[in-house]
Amino acid sequence: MLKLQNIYTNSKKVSESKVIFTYGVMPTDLNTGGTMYGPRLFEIADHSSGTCAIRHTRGRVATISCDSFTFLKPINQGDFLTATTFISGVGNSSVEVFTKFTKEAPMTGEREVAAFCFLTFKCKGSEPGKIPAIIGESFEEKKIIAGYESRREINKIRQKNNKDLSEILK
Ligand SMILES: CC(=O)SCCNC(=O)CCNC(=O)[C@H](O)C(C)(C)COP(=O)(O)OP(=O)(O)OC[C@H]1O[C@@H](n2cnc3c(N)ncnc32)[C@H](O)[C@@H]1OP(=O)(O)O
Repeated sequence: MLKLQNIYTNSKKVSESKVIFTYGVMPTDLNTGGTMYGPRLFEIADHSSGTCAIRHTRGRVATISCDSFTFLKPINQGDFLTATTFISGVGNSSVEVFTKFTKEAPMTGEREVAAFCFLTFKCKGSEPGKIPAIIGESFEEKKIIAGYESRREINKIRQKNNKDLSEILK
Protein backbone atom coordinates (compact mmCIF):
# COMPACT_ATOMS: atom_id res chain seq x y z
CA MET A 1 0.00 0.00 0.00
CA LEU A 2 1.24 3.50 -0.86
CA LYS A 3 2.60 5.31 2.21
CA LEU A 4 1.23 8.87 2.27
CA GLN A 5 4.13 10.38 4.20
CA ASN A 6 7.12 11.44 2.11
CA ILE A 7 9.88 9.27 3.62
CA TYR A 8 12.66 11.43 2.18
CA THR A 9 11.65 14.77 3.67
CA ASN A 10 9.35 13.67 6.52
CA SER A 11 6.67 16.08 5.38
CA LYS A 12 3.00 15.81 4.53
CA LYS A 13 0.65 17.88 2.41
CA VAL A 14 -2.25 19.78 3.98
CA SER A 15 -4.72 17.63 2.01
CA GLU A 16 -3.49 14.48 3.77
CA SER A 17 -5.00 15.58 7.10
CA LYS A 18 -7.49 18.35 6.21
CA VAL A 19 -10.94 18.07 7.82
CA ILE A 20 -14.06 19.60 6.25
CA PHE A 21 -17.29 19.44 8.23
CA THR A 22 -20.64 20.96 7.19
CA TYR A 23 -23.52 21.35 9.60
CA GLY A 24 -27.00 22.97 9.51
CA VAL A 25 -27.35 25.33 12.49
CA MET A 26 -30.13 24.12 14.85
CA PRO A 27 -32.27 26.03 17.41
CA THR A 28 -30.28 24.32 20.20
CA ASP A 29 -27.05 25.96 18.89
CA LEU A 30 -28.25 29.53 19.56
CA ASN A 31 -27.46 32.04 22.29
CA THR A 32 -30.10 34.23 23.96
CA GLY A 33 -29.62 36.83 21.22
CA GLY A 34 -30.76 34.29 18.61
CA THR A 35 -27.42 33.78 16.85
CA MET A 36 -24.99 30.88 17.14
CA TYR A 37 -23.49 30.42 20.61
CA GLY A 38 -19.69 30.90 20.46
CA PRO A 39 -18.73 27.84 22.56
CA ARG A 40 -20.54 25.60 20.02
CA LEU A 41 -18.03 26.86 17.45
CA PHE A 42 -15.19 26.09 19.84
CA GLU A 43 -16.50 22.55 20.31
CA ILE A 44 -16.58 22.00 16.52
CA ALA A 45 -13.11 23.55 16.12
CA ASP A 46 -11.62 21.37 18.89
CA HIS A 47 -13.17 18.22 17.44
CA SER A 48 -12.06 18.97 13.85
CA SER A 49 -8.60 20.13 14.96
CA GLY A 50 -8.02 17.04 17.12
CA THR A 51 -9.02 14.80 14.19
CA CYS A 52 -6.70 16.76 11.88
CA ALA A 53 -3.77 16.58 14.34
CA ILE A 54 -4.22 12.81 14.77
CA ARG A 55 -4.36 12.33 10.98
CA HIS A 56 -1.14 14.32 10.59
CA THR A 57 0.79 12.55 13.35
CA ARG A 58 -1.08 9.20 13.56
CA GLY A 59 -0.62 9.42 17.33
CA ARG A 60 -2.47 10.65 20.43
CA VAL A 61 -2.88 14.42 20.92
CA ALA A 62 -4.17 16.76 23.64
CA THR A 63 -5.50 20.30 23.30
CA ILE A 64 -3.02 22.67 24.98
CA SER A 65 -4.36 26.04 24.02
CA CYS A 66 -6.92 28.03 22.11
CA ASP A 67 -4.41 30.62 20.87
CA SER A 68 -6.96 32.91 19.22
CA PHE A 69 -10.60 32.86 18.18
CA THR A 70 -11.93 35.63 15.96
CA PHE A 71 -15.68 36.06 15.42
CA LEU A 72 -16.36 38.12 12.28
CA LYS A 73 -20.09 37.65 11.49
CA PRO A 74 -23.09 36.31 13.41
CA ILE A 75 -24.30 32.88 12.28
CA ASN A 76 -28.04 32.26 12.07
CA GLN A 77 -30.35 29.30 12.57
CA GLY A 78 -30.62 27.28 9.35
CA ASP A 79 -27.29 28.50 7.93
CA PHE A 80 -25.02 25.82 6.55
CA LEU A 81 -21.85 26.16 8.58
CA THR A 82 -18.64 24.67 7.16
CA ALA A 83 -15.53 24.22 9.30
CA THR A 84 -12.37 23.81 7.22
CA THR A 85 -9.45 22.67 9.36
CA PHE A 86 -5.80 22.11 8.52
CA ILE A 87 -2.34 21.96 10.13
CA SER A 88 -0.95 25.51 10.08
CA GLY A 89 2.37 24.94 11.85
CA VAL A 90 4.59 22.19 13.24
CA GLY A 91 6.72 22.69 16.34
CA ASN A 92 8.98 20.38 18.28
CA SER A 93 6.32 18.47 20.20
CA SER A 94 3.20 20.39 19.16
CA VAL A 95 1.15 21.31 16.12
CA GLU A 96 -0.87 24.44 15.49
CA VAL A 97 -4.22 23.81 13.77
CA PHE A 98 -6.25 26.44 11.89
CA THR A 99 -10.04 26.35 11.45
CA LYS A 100 -12.07 28.65 9.20
CA PHE A 101 -15.86 28.79 9.61
CA THR A 102 -17.87 29.71 6.49
CA LYS A 103 -21.62 30.32 6.68
CA GLU A 104 -23.81 29.64 3.65
CA ALA A 105 -27.39 30.82 3.09
CA PRO A 106 -29.13 27.56 2.12
CA MET A 107 -31.53 29.09 -0.42
CA THR A 108 -29.15 31.45 -2.24
CA GLY A 109 -25.76 29.78 -1.72
CA GLU A 110 -24.26 33.13 -0.61
CA ARG A 111 -21.15 32.47 1.51
CA GLU A 112 -19.19 34.50 4.03
CA VAL A 113 -16.31 33.72 6.39
CA ALA A 114 -17.86 34.00 9.87
CA ALA A 115 -14.98 33.08 12.21
CA PHE A 116 -11.52 31.56 12.39
CA CYS A 117 -9.27 30.21 15.11
CA PHE A 118 -5.90 28.68 15.94
CA LEU A 119 -5.57 25.84 18.47
CA THR A 120 -2.36 24.16 19.64
CA PHE A 121 -2.11 20.44 20.38
CA LYS A 122 0.59 18.51 22.20
CA CYS A 123 1.49 15.46 20.09
CA LYS A 124 1.78 12.83 22.79
CA GLY A 125 2.42 9.96 20.39
CA SER A 126 5.26 11.63 18.47
CA GLU A 127 8.93 11.83 19.33
CA PRO A 128 9.94 15.52 19.83
CA GLY A 129 11.41 16.95 16.65
CA LYS A 130 10.04 14.10 14.52
CA ILE A 131 6.59 15.47 13.63
CA PRO A 132 6.24 15.68 9.84
CA ALA A 133 6.53 19.20 8.41
CA ILE A 134 3.47 20.62 6.68
CA ILE A 135 3.27 21.60 3.01
CA GLY A 136 0.55 24.08 2.01
CA GLU A 137 -1.02 23.59 -1.39
CA SER A 138 -3.38 26.56 -1.97
CA PHE A 139 -2.40 30.25 -1.75
CA GLU A 140 -4.43 30.59 1.49
CA GLU A 141 -2.80 27.55 3.11
CA LYS A 142 0.72 28.72 2.19
CA LYS A 143 0.04 32.22 3.52
CA ILE A 144 -1.33 30.91 6.85
CA ILE A 145 1.52 28.40 7.28
CA ALA A 146 4.04 31.18 6.53
CA GLY A 147 2.70 33.11 9.55
CA TYR A 148 3.40 30.24 11.98
CA GLU A 149 6.79 31.43 13.25
CA SER A 150 5.51 34.89 14.20
CA ARG A 151 2.40 33.42 15.91
CA ARG A 152 4.71 30.99 17.77
CA GLU A 153 6.81 33.92 19.07
CA ILE A 154 3.65 35.59 20.42
CA ASN A 155 2.50 32.29 21.96
CA LYS A 156 5.85 31.90 23.75
CA ILE A 157 5.38 35.29 25.44
CA ARG A 158 1.82 34.35 26.44
CA GLN A 159 3.02 30.96 27.75
CA LYS A 160 5.64 32.65 29.93
CA ASN A 161 3.09 35.13 31.29
CA ASN A 162 0.61 32.30 32.00
CA LYS A 163 3.32 30.17 33.68
CA ASP A 164 4.17 33.10 35.98
CA LEU A 165 0.46 33.56 36.67
CA SER A 166 -0.18 29.84 37.34
CA GLU A 167 2.52 29.93 40.04
CA ILE A 168 0.56 32.47 42.06
CA LEU A 169 -2.92 30.98 41.46
CA LYS A 170 -4.25 29.11 44.50
C1 LIG B 1 -8.83 16.86 22.96
C2 LIG B 1 -9.10 17.26 24.40
O1 LIG B 1 -10.17 17.69 24.68
S1 LIG B 1 -7.87 17.07 25.50
C3 LIG B 1 -8.52 17.83 26.97
C4 LIG B 1 -8.04 19.22 27.16
N1 LIG B 1 -6.63 19.23 27.35
C5 LIG B 1 -6.05 18.82 28.51
O2 LIG B 1 -6.67 18.36 29.45
C6 LIG B 1 -4.54 18.97 28.55
C7 LIG B 1 -4.07 19.36 29.95
N2 LIG B 1 -2.67 19.77 29.90
C8 LIG B 1 -1.66 18.85 29.98
O3 LIG B 1 -1.86 17.66 30.21
C9 LIG B 1 -0.26 19.38 29.76
O4 LIG B 1 -0.26 20.79 29.90
C10 LIG B 1 0.24 19.02 28.35
C11 LIG B 1 0.54 17.52 28.32
C12 LIG B 1 -0.79 19.31 27.28
C13 LIG B 1 1.50 19.82 27.96
O5 LIG B 1 2.47 19.60 28.92
P1 LIG B 1 4.03 19.81 28.59
O6 LIG B 1 4.53 18.79 27.63
O7 LIG B 1 4.72 19.93 29.91
O8 LIG B 1 4.03 21.21 27.86
P2 LIG B 1 5.26 22.07 27.45
O9 LIG B 1 5.27 23.30 28.28
O10 LIG B 1 6.53 21.23 27.46
O11 LIG B 1 4.94 22.46 25.96
C14 LIG B 1 4.85 21.47 24.95
C15 LIG B 1 4.58 22.19 23.65
O12 LIG B 1 3.34 22.89 23.72
C16 LIG B 1 3.54 24.29 23.46
N3 LIG B 1 2.66 25.04 24.36
C17 LIG B 1 2.59 24.90 25.69
N4 LIG B 1 1.70 25.79 26.19
C18 LIG B 1 1.20 26.47 25.13
C19 LIG B 1 0.26 27.53 24.99
N5 LIG B 1 -0.37 28.02 26.05
N6 LIG B 1 -0.01 27.99 23.76
C20 LIG B 1 0.60 27.48 22.67
N7 LIG B 1 1.51 26.49 22.73
C21 LIG B 1 1.81 25.99 23.95
C22 LIG B 1 5.00 24.55 23.75
O13 LIG B 1 5.47 25.67 23.02
C23 LIG B 1 5.63 23.27 23.30
O14 LIG B 1 5.69 23.28 21.89
P3 LIG B 1 6.97 22.74 21.08
O15 LIG B 1 7.45 21.48 21.76
O16 LIG B 1 6.41 22.45 19.72
O17 LIG B 1 7.97 23.83 21.11
